[in-house]
Amino acid sequence: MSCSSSSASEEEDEGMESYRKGGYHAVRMGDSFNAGRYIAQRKLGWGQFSTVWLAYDTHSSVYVALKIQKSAPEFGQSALHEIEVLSAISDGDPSNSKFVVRLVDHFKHVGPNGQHLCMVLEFLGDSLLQLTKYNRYKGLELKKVKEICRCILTGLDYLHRELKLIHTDLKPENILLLSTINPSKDPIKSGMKPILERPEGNLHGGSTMSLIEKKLKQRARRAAARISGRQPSTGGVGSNAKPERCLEGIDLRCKIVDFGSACWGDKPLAEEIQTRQYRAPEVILQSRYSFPADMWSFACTAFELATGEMMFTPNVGQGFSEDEDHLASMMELLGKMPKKIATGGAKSKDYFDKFGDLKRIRRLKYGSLDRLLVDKFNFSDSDAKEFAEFLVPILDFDPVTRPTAQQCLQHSWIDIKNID
Ligand SMILES: Nc1ncnc2c1ncn2[C@@H]1O[C@H](COP(=O)(O)OP(=O)(O)OP(=O)(O)O)[C@@H](O)[C@H]1O
Repeated sequence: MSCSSSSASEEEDEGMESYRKGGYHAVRMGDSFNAGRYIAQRKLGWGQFSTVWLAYDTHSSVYVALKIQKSAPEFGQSALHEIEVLSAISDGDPSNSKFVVRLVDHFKHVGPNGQHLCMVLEFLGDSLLQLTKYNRYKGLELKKVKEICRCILTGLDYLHRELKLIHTDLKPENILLLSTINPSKDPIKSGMKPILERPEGNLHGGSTMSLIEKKLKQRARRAAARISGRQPSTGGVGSNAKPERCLEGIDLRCKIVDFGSACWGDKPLAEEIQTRQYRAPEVILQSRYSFPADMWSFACTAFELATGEMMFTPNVGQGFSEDEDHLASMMELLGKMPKKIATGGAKSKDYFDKFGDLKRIRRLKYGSLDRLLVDKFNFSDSDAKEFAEFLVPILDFDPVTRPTAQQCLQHSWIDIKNID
């Protein structure tokens, strides 16, 4: 929901200090939930609100993702909202064909830290952020980007047009592949036998590594990585010397996840939405936002998939804020913001003068998206032109004229007929 969820394969962990009353529920491999129906297998990831576990559903004999929310009332409230949204999503898509995660079940679990709302979701694979890392931040082939974009747009079209739902936090981390990149991480492909009861032995022994032990091990690994001068499992832009990785054979179908901050189109939940780098101009300026805000985040995500780098990475500078740097970068790439838009938000006066010029960043270096793709990312002229023709309209400063997901799906760049 926020900008800080993580998969279990990444280095940081969720922190011991949140395993307390009102916080996370401590889970051990083999623990059972919902009257014995679900058996925890291993941790998949965590966020500010929850930990997520691979679990075996003994009723249907399939693996599922079990999301266990922290127990304090505010987290309970937020889980209830997420369950309401996820139920609407599943009810409206009986054939499970809309590229949005599916809620299988939900229930309450009482543990030493309180009562936790739990969501059972279909088990999905790695996120698009992990895919980009796996590809060493090189940017995916455009054919693959198109395939992924079609899934995301189908999901967004369903959410926006049929359910009237705004996701509000679309980004590569919140889009999961249907399968894992590494087949040995997939419980079915790897032939993993489900654990049906808690293994013998105490908390600190055997295969059930305690959280403390795990934390110490991770610290040691990180220290060793610092000494050898590189972080494990992150490619980074500076890792170009590494050999290409083959993405052939990886199933690129994906689904939109994390509906903790989603809201109905007519009932915005919060003034400030979206993770910074994917935030739309109308959100920064506090004009009214709606479905087009997700489209902005979609365009930023598509760019990142194709280039391996985020489109906007604003920073605070001398004499200007992160918001102002963000608005300046948008204009340098996309042209001057129309005065009506620049001056039309509740926060416009903080950043723009009455002529629609930024007050504190005066000299902008205008460029264009297709030039950037050619000059910085070595796109061919024709690839850059076609990709920019697809993306630039979605990055319209005016949300009203931004194309919808349905319109994007009809664009020739994404049309399946034009893909070799
Ligand atoms: N259906 C799923 N299948 C597999 N892994 C999942 C699934 N849902 C979530 N995860 C993993 O769990 C992590 C945390 O999930 P999620 O972002 O929904 O939790 P959260 O507590 O709402 O996080 P946030 O801090 O972003 O609000 C994800 O980054 C992902 O790695």
